[in-house]
Amino acid sequence: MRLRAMAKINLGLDILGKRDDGYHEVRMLMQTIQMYDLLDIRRKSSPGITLTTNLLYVPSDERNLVYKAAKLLMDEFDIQEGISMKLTKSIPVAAGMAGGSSDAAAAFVGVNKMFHLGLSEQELMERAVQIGADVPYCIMRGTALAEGIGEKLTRLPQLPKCYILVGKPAVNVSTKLAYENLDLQNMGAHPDIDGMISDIENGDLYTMVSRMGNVFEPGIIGKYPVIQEIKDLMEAHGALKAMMSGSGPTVFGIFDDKNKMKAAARVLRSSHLAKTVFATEVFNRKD
Ligand SMILES: C[C@](O)(CO)[C@H](O)COP(=O)(O)OP(=O)(O)OC[C@H]1O[C@@H](n2ccc(N)nc2=O)[C@H](O)[C@@H]1O
Ligand SMILES: Nc1ncnc2c1ncn2[C@@H]1O[C@H](COP(=O)(O)OP(=O)(O)OP(=O)(O)O)[C@@H](O)[C@H]1O
Repeated sequence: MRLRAMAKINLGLDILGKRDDGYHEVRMLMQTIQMYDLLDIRRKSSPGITLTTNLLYVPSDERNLVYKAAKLLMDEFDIQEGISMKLTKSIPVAAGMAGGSSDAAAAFVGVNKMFHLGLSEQELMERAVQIGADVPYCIMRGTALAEGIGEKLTRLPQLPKCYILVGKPAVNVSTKLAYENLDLQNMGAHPDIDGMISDIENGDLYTMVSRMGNVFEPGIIGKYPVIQEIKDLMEAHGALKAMMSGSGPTVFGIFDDKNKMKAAARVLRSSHLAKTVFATEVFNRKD
């Protein structure tokens, strides 16, 4: 069984406050893009879970979110058979694109199917939050509003056709540290999430981009100015808007024209500001 684990970008990211358990209340607009890891799952004769990955620096033991997700379901349903999984990563790691979360989502969907557990998407999403705040959304996919710690999801209409240029500089950001270092009193401008939702409902991409924002940006860009350089390059080369995704450091640019995006991708590649440059488009549930 082969599954695609799709990457996400945050079109808008606002943080409302900190909860007693240390997690933050968020209001985010989530969008899946056509960039994915591949997860192959096979039954094996001996019990237990084995995992291999194509990247040496990604753990392939019980620390991997894929492993954790598969184990959670297999323990709950007391599955005695074993599985072997092969994870082929293309989504940059520790990049703000929910790579690990999406891999875990694929494991939930795959194990549910393989062993005919009969869990609905909603039932999978309820379990998924134990693995990570973004995992329920990665099961849902498409365009959505995420509230709570990211697990309270409301589906939105799909975005008007647009193209997404991804640029990840050669730095990694820990999500945990990004939240810990957030200065809740000095976050900069809050994005107009409600305005963005109306724009999406009206199919108005141009007004939507004018309201975009990510409250993580000032803090993370202060540490890694290369993020601002990538944003500026994308906007100077035709992006309607370029913004950091999640807790960074990946920058994405939104384009209304594929050729303009491709031209910007060429300039970005030759600038050497980004280690990974990927030209793609949004992914909708119907794709
Ligand atoms: C930054 C985003 O990627 C935006 O989509 C997400 O909010 C992060 O979601 P995630 O990586 O699935 O997060 P988790 O793996 O659950 O948590 C990693 C760490 O981030 C912090 N965290 C995460 C989500 C949240 N709403 N508040 C938090 O404070 C917690 O300190 C936690 O220890
Ligand atoms: N399947 C996985 N893929 C990548 N990293 C994983 C995976 N499982 C566990 N990890 C660990 O999690 C860390 C962060 O990985 P990940 O790529 O999911 O971060 P991220 O892009 O910041 O995700 P998010 O946007 O959800 O915050 C890595 O440094 C790695 O050690």
